[in-house]
Amino acid sequence: MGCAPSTPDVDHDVVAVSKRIDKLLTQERKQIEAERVIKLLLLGIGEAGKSTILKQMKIIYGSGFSEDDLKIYRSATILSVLTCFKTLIAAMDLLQIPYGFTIPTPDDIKSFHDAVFEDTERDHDFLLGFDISAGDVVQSGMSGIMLPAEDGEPRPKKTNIIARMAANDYRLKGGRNQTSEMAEIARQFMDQENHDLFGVGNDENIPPHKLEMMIKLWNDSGIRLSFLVIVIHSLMENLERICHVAFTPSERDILALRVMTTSITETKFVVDGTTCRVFDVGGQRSQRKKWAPLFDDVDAIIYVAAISAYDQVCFEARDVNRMFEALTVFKSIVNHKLFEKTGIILFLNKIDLFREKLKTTLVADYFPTFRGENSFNDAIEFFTDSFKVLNKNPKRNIYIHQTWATDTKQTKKVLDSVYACITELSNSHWNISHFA
Ligand SMILES: Nc1nc2c(ncn2[C@@H]2O[C@H](COP(=O)(O)OP(=O)(O)OP(=O)(O)O)[C@@H](O)[C@H]2O)c(=O)[nH]1
Ligand SMILES: [Mg+2]
Repeated sequence: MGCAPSTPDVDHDVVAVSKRIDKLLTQERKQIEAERVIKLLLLGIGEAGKSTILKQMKIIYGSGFSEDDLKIYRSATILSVLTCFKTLIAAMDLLQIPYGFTIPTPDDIKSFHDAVFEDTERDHDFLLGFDISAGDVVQSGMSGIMLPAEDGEPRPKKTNIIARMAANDYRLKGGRNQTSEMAEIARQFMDQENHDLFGVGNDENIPPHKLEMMIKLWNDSGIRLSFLVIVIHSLMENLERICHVAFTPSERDILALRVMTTSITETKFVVDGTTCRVFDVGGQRSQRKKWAPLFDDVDAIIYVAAISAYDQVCFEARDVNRMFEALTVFKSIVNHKLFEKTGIILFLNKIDLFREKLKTTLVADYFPTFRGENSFNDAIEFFTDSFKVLNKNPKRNIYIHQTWATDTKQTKKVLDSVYACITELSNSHWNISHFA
């Protein structure tokens, strides 16, 4: 009798071992899948909307804002309101609007007109009365409100009767040396602000006497007019709510808040079992020097460009058009050798502002090669093509989306499709490298 094992037993063992190996492999594969990490960079020039997109990711895929986040955003919102006031007070002198100035009655306009003007064709719309063209304004870094550039002070247009009346009144009242109660309050406010180095702490409120000054200033008719000329900003309209002791910023407040990014942040989200490491960087020129160390092993880049900025200059370089700067930076990113296999997604952001701006500002005034109608479709096509032609790699597909980053519903739709696209891209890449 031999002692060789019987054939059926051998088969049984082999099958069992094989099953165990299969199970282990499946477990290992699942574990690797669970640990899959996508590295995503948010790039773009200053004020493009990168941090706003990151905030939306926190709202949509994360657990929203922590108690600590809310405290910091609260102080930053209050600081923005204070900056708005400083800007408004400065604008009163730049625009030559005296404190207490109200839109004059038709009779007043007529008598001023008869005394000053010889011809009859005059512009009576106060808001059109200043030479604040988009070319000579910059956006204030802290508050997102419009400030005149140093070399392009807005002056009342000679043809605008109400703006001229304001300037006349301003001079009669003493110009920068006005002595009215409101002018005095404005001076005190500026003095205090200039001496306050540290802003409002996380658990602090604006001192009551300062709040009283701000409310008085905000109720001044002259200040309101200068607000109408320079500012389209919801912060000031919410002044009393924001300065209330119990104020906690809402998601909307936080999305509208402008805080320039000066350090690189990394935030992790798990979307459909895949961990996404999202890096947000500062986009202004001095901040871009910090980008390079992030460039290794990047799965995807979301390049954010504020398409509404076609008539604006860079905050840090007032002789450079923002859109031109966005295109230049995009060109160096899309053709960078480290990003040959990186998925590039382009967000043409601030589409809401773009739509509004097209109603009053001609694209051709800033981009003479634009030959279309000044319509949304023609303009968006022109800028989409302007970005696309910068890509020198014919095999690369650039995924382009029109975005409104302050709107959560719209952004969720876009981000869901972006995540699906990034996962697909990295799947093909990942399958090749891990299971080939
Ligand atoms: N109306 C409107 N405002 C937007 C949109 N996207 C961003 N903003 C506003 O634009 C301002 C600048 O946005 P940020 O997200 O801080 O810009 P950023 O690209 O991070 O800027 P840096 O940190 O300087 O590089 C903020 O006040 C945002 O609320 C948009 O689609 N529409
Ligand atoms: Mg930022």
